[in-house]
Amino acid sequence: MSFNYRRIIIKIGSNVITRADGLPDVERISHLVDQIAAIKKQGIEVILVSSGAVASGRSLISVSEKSDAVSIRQLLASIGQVKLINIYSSLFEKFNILCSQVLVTKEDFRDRLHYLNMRNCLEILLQHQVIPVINENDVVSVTELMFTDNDELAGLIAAMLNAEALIVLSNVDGIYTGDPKLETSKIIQEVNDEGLDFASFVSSGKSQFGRGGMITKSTIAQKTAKLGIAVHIANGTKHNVLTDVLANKITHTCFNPTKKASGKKKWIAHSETAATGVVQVNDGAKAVLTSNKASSLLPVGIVDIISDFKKGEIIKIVDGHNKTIGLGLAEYSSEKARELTGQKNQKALVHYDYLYLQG
Ligand SMILES: Nc1ncnc2c1ncn2[C@@H]1O[C@H](COP(=O)(O)OP(=O)(O)O)[C@@H](O)[C@H]1O
Ligand SMILES: N[C@@H](CCC(=O)OP(=O)(O)O)C(=O)O
Repeated sequence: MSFNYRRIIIKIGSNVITRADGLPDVERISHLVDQIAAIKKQGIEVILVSSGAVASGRSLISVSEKSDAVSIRQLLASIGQVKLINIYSSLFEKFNILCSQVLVTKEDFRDRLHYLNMRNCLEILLQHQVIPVINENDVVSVTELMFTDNDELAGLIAAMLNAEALIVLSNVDGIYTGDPKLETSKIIQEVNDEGLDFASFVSSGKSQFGRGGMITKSTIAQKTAKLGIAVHIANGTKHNVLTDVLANKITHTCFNPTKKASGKKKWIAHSETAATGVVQVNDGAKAVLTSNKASSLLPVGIVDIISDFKKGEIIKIVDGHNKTIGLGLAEYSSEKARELTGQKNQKALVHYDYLYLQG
């Protein structure tokens, strides 16, 4: 049975589109573009998140290793992104398809208004049949402003655009039960909401040009599936991988979507770095919040306001061991929350509709 998606995000890792000698693999990009054009022709909206700027920059200029790593990345990405987008643009042109360049930083997802502006931009591109080609703006995003990698960015975009599926293309067939090079390792074909501990069998190793590795892919995939979006991790170096994933004809890892979340909850889910306040809750509140019942965070379950926040800001909810259990939008300020801490029958600090629970 094939998947009937109407809107998908396709994330292409650096390794998929970079040859072993470091040059962009135009033949492979061309084959992926052919498939995307065919998918689009079926009426499916496609948004591309493509890595490869740094790798493609490396093929154009030799850099002195004396410069610091951040500056080198800025230099390579700045030059390489031009080449990368030109390759996409000329390949899509053959199908009379326009593509556009969208470069973003983590900052762009922090503020709700900014977030909505970006969503609006992507929606208008899609309405005009344009394929957005998104990448991190590596030129200005350094250190804490950086995404873990483009898998994180792709997850954010999938949530932002209410996509039905995210297809992550890497250079392996999916997530294996152990080191992919070992014969004893098998591909995990389906992941449901069973809370697998990926860190216990996925090594932190990355491919030659990759940044995050398979651990980030599995974390992002779990989080994205929890928001109601299917995630497919497949081998981008295989012939017809995209059309085969959609036709369910290729062995790969699929994270099945669980419950659907509202647009606001999806934004909150990805707003941890924007959180200002921290609120600690007791075990009773933790049990209620993490149960299957829809519950709001009430002052009676709060034990401490660890850091301050204003009304409308994102706050982190932590348990007695300071482990984050969720994120939410504060209905009132930390000043008022302190006054109400521990009191019964008071207005919820975070309403269920604006509460995202991890785990
Ligand atoms: N259990 C595992 N299953 C699959 N891949 C794994 C596993 N453990 C480590 N990896 C490594 O993760 C790499 C893919 O991640 P990454 O380098 O970030 O790729 P990309 O550039 O496609 O984003 C694979 O090449 C593989 O070597
Ligand atoms: N933004 C960077 C890619 C960073 C990244 O996440 O790479 P990858 O792990 O290959 O998806 C670039 O275009 O080179």
